[in-house]
Amino acid sequence: MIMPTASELISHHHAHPLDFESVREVPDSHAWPDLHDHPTASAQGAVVPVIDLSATATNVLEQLARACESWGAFQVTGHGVPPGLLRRVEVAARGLFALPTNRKLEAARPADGVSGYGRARISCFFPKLMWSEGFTIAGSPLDHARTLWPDDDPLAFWYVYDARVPTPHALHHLPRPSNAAEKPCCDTTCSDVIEEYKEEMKQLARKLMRMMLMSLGLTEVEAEAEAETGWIGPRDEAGGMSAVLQMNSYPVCPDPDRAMGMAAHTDSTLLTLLFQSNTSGLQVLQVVGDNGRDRTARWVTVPPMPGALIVNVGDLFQILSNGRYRSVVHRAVVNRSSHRVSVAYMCGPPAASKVEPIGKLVGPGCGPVYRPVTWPEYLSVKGKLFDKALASVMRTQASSEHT
Ligand SMILES: O=C(O)CCC(=O)C(=O)O
Ligand SMILES: [Fe+2]
Repeated sequence: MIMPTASELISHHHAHPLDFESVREVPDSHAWPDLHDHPTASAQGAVVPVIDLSATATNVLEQLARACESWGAFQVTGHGVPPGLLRRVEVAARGLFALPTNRKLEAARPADGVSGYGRARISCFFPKLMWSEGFTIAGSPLDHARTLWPDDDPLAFWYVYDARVPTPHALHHLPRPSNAAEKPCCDTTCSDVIEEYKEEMKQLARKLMRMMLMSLGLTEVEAEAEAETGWIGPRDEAGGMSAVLQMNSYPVCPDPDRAMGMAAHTDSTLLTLLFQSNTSGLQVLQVVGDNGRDRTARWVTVPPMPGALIVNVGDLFQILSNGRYRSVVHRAVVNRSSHRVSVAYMCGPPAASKVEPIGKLVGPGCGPVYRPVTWPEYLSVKGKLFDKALASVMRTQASSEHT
């Protein structure tokens, strides 16, 4: 069989924008003219709230309400996710991105697919390319590896990215499992780490969803009922919340003032749990004054905090909260000296669940602002309208008066 060359794969999939390692200058295709659309706040300025979730913390619901209303984002500590797992997931992500380009391109995300390797999915909305690459993993990482590399022994691929053996070269030196169904000999595989990480994130996302609903004024029982009828589904049913793991890589950049790691967007999720390791890059847009047409905003850097995770309110939570909590506009900038990776757990309801404003938050003077949508419906709208998607699922005044 004749294998396609890297450049054939690149032109076929349009997946890999650039061989970042080898370029000495930011090419025109990646040079953004408007990185300074809003000023960037100084480090001494406003700080995205940090909320301690541990049992001893007080006023957590009030803190959550304030953070979600004024920022749409916050960092959490005391969340219970072991720091060792965060380190291992970072090593796993770095191992994947260290694969040779050819190997990554074999896993290129198909034009109509969710999973795989490639540019940020929002790339199609911007005239310039971003200084990043990503792996998107929906479902089980092992099934994912099997689909992406069907001719390979997927276990061999995944277990190479053991925390102790992070380089792709190790592939050829490690003993392969004799039977693909057998567990590899190493005690932790990349696939295991991702599976374990997703499980931890799922528990934390559920806890945060409940707390955020309670911070909106729902009782514990009401928050639980919401969970069962809406975003988790009945307790005894398989499935529950769905999630996608998005691993992002931002290589070092020779001219960070002209390149964009990930352009401004909101997440199309209920909420996103983001691990940004120890390299700064995430910025959230803080709206400072919003009186009519006089709307000023600034970019605020979210500083890395050891062991902390960032929570972004997503578009679907904005719908659920009837607009009280706003999804946060955010972006990632790049730098000259450290290769940054981030891992986003993008969490939404089961595919068949309709997300709509919670009954208790809708009243006589305040009808439902949004119409019900499923996650797949919303993603399809977002894929066409991008930053106009939320506005397009708003009810007209006439329709909200009749419901
Ligand atoms: O890398 C980051 O800090 C942001 C990533 C992000 O916004 C995303 O994956 O949606
Ligand atoms: Fe995002």
